[in-house]
Amino acid sequence: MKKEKNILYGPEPLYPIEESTAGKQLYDALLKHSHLPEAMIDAQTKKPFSYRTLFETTCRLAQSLQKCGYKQNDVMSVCSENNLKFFFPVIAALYLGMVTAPLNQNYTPGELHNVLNISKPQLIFCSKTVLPKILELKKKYTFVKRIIILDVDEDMFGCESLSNFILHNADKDPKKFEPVNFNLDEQVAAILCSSGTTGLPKGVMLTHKNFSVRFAHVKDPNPGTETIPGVTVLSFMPFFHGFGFLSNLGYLLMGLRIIILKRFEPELFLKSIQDYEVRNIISVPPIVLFLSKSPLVDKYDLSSLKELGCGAAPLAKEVAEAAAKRLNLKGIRTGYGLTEATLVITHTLPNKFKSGSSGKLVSFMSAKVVDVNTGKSVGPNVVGELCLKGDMLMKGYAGNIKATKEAIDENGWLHTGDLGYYTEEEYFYIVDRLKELIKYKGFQVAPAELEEVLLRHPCIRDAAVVGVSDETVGELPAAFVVKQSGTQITENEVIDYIAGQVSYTKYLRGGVRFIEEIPRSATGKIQRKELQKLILPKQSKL
Ligand SMILES: Nc1ncnc2c1ncn2[C@@H]1O[C@H](COS(=O)(=O)NC(=O)c2csc(-c3nc4ccc(O)cc4s3)n2)[C@@H](O)[C@H]1O
Repeated sequence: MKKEKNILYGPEPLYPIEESTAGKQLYDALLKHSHLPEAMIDAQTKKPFSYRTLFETTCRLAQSLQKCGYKQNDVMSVCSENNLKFFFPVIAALYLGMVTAPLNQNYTPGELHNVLNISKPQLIFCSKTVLPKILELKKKYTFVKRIIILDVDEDMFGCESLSNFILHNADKDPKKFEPVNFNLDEQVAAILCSSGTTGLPKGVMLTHKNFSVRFAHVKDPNPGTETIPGVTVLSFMPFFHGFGFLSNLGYLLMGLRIIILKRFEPELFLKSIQDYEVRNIISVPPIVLFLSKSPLVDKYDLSSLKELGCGAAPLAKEVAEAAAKRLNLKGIRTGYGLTEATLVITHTLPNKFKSGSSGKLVSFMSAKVVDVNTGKSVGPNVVGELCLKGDMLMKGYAGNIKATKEAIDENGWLHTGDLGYYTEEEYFYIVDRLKELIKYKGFQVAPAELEEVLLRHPCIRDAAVVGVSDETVGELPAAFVVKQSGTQITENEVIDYIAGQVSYTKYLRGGVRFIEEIPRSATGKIQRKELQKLILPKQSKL
């Protein structure tokens, strides 16, 4: 293939992109793994289910959905906390070419209004916990015709339980079911919420082709994680988000034993690693920070952990190094991903750690960095906007052609809105989100850079930096600081500390505010808009 200047290409793949649907690939994998006794175990209830149960139940659920008239392109939603049954309807839908639009169970009615009007599901699978909220929604959104409850045996409030829906509709023999065939490139598999860090979340349409590329990565130890069936991983990222959604489908494809947590609970997290001898975890920066600093870690034997991945937000290199040292790991496998490009796009290769880097490009993808002013591609070690191209790019934003065209240009390049650079060796470094840069007198100040410096201070447990608008200079960098327990540090000490570490344009002229917790999204992203609401105008400190 002719290689263009300043364009980077992923490595030769170890496995090709399968030309079968994601549903067919999962069907074959679950059948192949059906001898494995444990597919998923709920860490709280200790309840497991086997690959045979998963295979047979998803086939019978697909038969039931067909019997009730559901077909290709019909949209269904799953709204639940992380739940053993979450992926049953997801996999059945993939068999049939139905579209899954997972819903964040914590969304407020206003947030649900936005996402429901994007995907318009006619069927919602929900947990008992969120059933009251979904029943309310059904009254308002008349396109929702049926609710099925995932995790109860008996029907409730006129809604069938999953087990009864299958009992009343499925064929007795699951082996009579065969996944439907359809065009991979065209068929939407899922509509996932974008990061929403700038504006309302949008509905990212990912196709069976996108999933198939990810599945090719999963089989390869370099971009993937574990490839040996039966190996134990821990899964606590939210299943409704691309990160948790696709990571778990990849785990199931490989026949792994998946220990699930409803949410991150420090003691249960650590106890589960110890008791189930977890080998691999993919996490986010707040969890790596916890592992690097919390005294709780010393109470548990975490020696089974051989790999810790981290992504979805910037990870300070000192935090990564401290966590790796404490866990006796050679390094943290950092990755950079975005929902608009299915999952992880650059990834640290096993045992090839580059401090501060998010690793190298995955197969089947191309990347370039463009000058934010001219749009022209730049060479190594020059910061610009990261652009991506290839088979992992979303089909588009559901119902939003304008936003799609703004994101993906006429040459098929996705403009990520992320600032970064790559080295001669093609290692990528993510600087920050373009739209989150603080502009002080026209100088760009990356919040992630100051946050990294703040996290190096022994009295600081967590930190976030935002811009405070100022009519004369544009914006002033301001810090929110969570003190390390049992330590004292004053606002002026923080300001002086930063002033001793960075150039003058990056000084904390917007001041320092001490806070109990940094607000973060489900994937560990700092909710900067929430912090900005807390800022009352202060006199400039310098
Ligand atoms: N490594 C990183 N460093 C700094 N910023 C990072 C980042 N990854 C995502 N981001 C930010 O999140 C934005 C995207 O947000 S998003 O749409 O919610 N999607 C995500 O954040 C997202 C979707 S999948 C995914 C990852 N999957 C992984 C699997 C294994 C592993 O080791 C690492 C990762 S990261 N991240 C990006 O545009 C960028 O701004």
